[in-house]
Amino acid sequence: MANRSSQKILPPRSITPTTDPAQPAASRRSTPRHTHYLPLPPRPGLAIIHISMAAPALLAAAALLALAAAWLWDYAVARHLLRPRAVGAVFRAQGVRGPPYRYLRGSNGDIRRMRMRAEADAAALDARDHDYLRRVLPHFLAWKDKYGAPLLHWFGPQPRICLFDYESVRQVLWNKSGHFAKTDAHPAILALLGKGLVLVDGADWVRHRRVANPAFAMDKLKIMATTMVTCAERLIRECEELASTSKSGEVEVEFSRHFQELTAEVISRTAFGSSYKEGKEVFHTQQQLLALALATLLNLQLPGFKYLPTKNNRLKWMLEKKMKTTLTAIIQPRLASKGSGYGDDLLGLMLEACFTTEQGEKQDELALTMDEIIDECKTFFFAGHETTSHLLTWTMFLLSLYPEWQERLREEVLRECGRANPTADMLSKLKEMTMVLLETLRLYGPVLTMLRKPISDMRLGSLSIPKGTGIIIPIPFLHRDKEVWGENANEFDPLRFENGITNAAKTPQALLSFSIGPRSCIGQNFAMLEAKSLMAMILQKFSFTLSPKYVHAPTNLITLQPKFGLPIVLRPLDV
Ligand code: HEM
Repeated sequence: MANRSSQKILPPRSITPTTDPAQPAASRRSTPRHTHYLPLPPRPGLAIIHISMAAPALLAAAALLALAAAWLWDYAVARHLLRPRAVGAVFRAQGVRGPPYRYLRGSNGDIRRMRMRAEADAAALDARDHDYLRRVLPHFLAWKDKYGAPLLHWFGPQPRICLFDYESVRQVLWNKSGHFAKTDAHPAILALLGKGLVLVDGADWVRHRRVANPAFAMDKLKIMATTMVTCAERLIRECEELASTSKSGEVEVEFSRHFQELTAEVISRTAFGSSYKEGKEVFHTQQQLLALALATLLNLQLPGFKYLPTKNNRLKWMLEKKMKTTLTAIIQPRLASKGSGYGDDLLGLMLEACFTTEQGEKQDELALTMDEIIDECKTFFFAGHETTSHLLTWTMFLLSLYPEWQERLREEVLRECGRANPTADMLSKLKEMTMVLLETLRLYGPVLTMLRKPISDMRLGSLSIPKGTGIIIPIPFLHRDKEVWGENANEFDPLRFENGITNAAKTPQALLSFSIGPRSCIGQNFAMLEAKSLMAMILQKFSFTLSPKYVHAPTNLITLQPKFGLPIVLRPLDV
């Protein structure tokens, strides 16, 4: 270092003598001139000038080097090596085991491989086989068999403990102190949902939930039921027109795509009222973001990577920007129309709760920023249509498979609603329909897992969980627990809900499809109302069976979906 700095501050040749008196004259002539500089001390005055010019650069370089070393230590050694080892030891000491930690990737590579193999091996199940865990969550199934429960695995360097017992799950979901927070969302999920109600925590969550709650009150939902019925009418009409072109009167329709479009239409209209066309643009953008999330979710997450202009990142930024522009264009005119009210759709009701009290005053403590309102719209939009469309798809699948239940529901619908379009009051009387929907949610609930992380070291029963460990709740496993649901846990039996949700299993609140506790789904009544109105209208008009083309391959695409869609053969009832 000293040598290098003295080289740098050497004076220019014209100033410094170029001869070494110790060398013979002959060699002095042939020696390149620069070799003579080294032994000569610089002139003191000049050295001071050069040192003062070079020192900041040197210091900055040294600081950068130190920073890089510290980062490397923290990232490559502490975070990815020492901490996983230490946390692994804490769990091992408590008898909790799991797959080995793999440097940088954790268990992600194993999960990806096992899921790909499962998809390939078990291309299709028998349609009456509702035990699809080996296809959908094969890693948990294999590891639970091998290592027992609870189970430790790794999402990159983050330890994740998978809970399979209701007692622990209830403690996590019912915790009101906020000690079990949402995990930091993957950038792709954040782009999709925004930092809305699903992902916020603490005081922010309280504020967001207070603003959103009034929009989901039953009296408001009843008004929205009319919109749901109007959207459903369009689908029914399309099916009737198709059937009228067929000689036999039968027609095959791929329902999962139709339900996706229908639920997008319903949420566009119920959330954004007259701006529903722009709302549907949000749907298309979210579909692209969803595809991106699926492709990147298990990839290695290098720090800072999300800021690099890679192909995927640029696409993500472009889609995010597009969604923001669309939503801003919907929200801003509403804010401007304050004098005439914000409107009675989800957005209007949210803005109302956000900005005015019953006395019409502005309430600052509840106000959301423009970005927060945008994120809340993204959340409602995605959470509101993606899940409900799969609930409809799986209900249609199960009713096709169990014609006795299809007939029972049809009788109930005709009894309570006749042939007229159903109203919210009529729908609330459909008890057997509710039982079928709940059983569908138990066996084919669209949400497969929930995630939390303790914000400090916590105890769950006898298990001590270090701060920051991810806690994963694999819903379909719990819904197939024979000790809780009985020996027929893998079978379709809506009668288990005959005496309500609470009495459906040995453990109260065993149905986790909408979650339980303070963070349970705000849109569950909305989803049930939508599902009931559409199923009632289909049952009024058609009988239906599974098409021979149907392949039973439930798959995990963030939500549970039929991999090859749901082709259904429809027969108009009055043919
Ligand atoms: C069948 C349909 C639906 C299912 C199965 C479902 C499921 C769930 C589940 C399991 C959660 C808890 C997630 C967690 O804690 O990690 C949740 C939360 C949520 N859902 Fe739903 N949902 C459905 C429909 C809807 C609808 C229609 C909306 C809105 C229009 C909606 C909006 C939300 C929101 C905002 C949250 C976050 C609530 C909070 O944390 O306070 N969901 N949903």
